[in-house]
Amino acid sequence: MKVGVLALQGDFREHLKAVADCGHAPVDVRRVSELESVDALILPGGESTTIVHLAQNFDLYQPIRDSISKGLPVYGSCAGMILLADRIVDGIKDQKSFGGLDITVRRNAFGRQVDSFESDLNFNGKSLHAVFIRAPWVEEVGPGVEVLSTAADHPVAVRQGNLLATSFHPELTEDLAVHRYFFEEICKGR
Ligand SMILES: NC(=O)CC[C@H](N)C(=O)O
Repeated sequence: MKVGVLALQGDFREHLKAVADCGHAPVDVRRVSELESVDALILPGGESTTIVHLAQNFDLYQPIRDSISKGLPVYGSCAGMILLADRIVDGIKDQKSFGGLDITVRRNAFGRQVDSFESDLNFNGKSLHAVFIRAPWVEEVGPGVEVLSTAADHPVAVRQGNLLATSFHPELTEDLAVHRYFFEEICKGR
């Protein structure tokens, strides 16, 4: 599979490596032609407001929204989760996202940068070491959303149709379970 990683800001290099480590072909996505060439897309961790801003400047904002609604499999980690959420609380005024996931996320829900932490959690029935950096959590989920992990009594990994999102950063650890879940459970057959 050709797997794109939105490469405007954030930790896209780590996701590109995880894609390659899973045996797929990684593609840096900065143009519409690159977006159109991929079978799946990853939105990295970083700063959600900056990523939306840059996506608008690179004329990728509407094309990404259209790809999501046409069923492109998309996985977002941390800022990427915020970018997939239909509703954001504690964001900047009128903060935009690409949307598609019927969830409300709270930005910086676990606290400030200094409150970043690591924790072992259950992801889809298996133990996983998770890194949270100024992470959001999910405050509300719509009826079509499946919760795959929780931390501090809030969903931190969710899935709906072609979309997967985690509050944490599996691209920063060696464990490829979340990437593999995305490729095997969501991308396969689409
Ligand atoms: N590690 C991250 O991706 C942090 C997300 C960042 N706090 C935001 O709101 O966009």
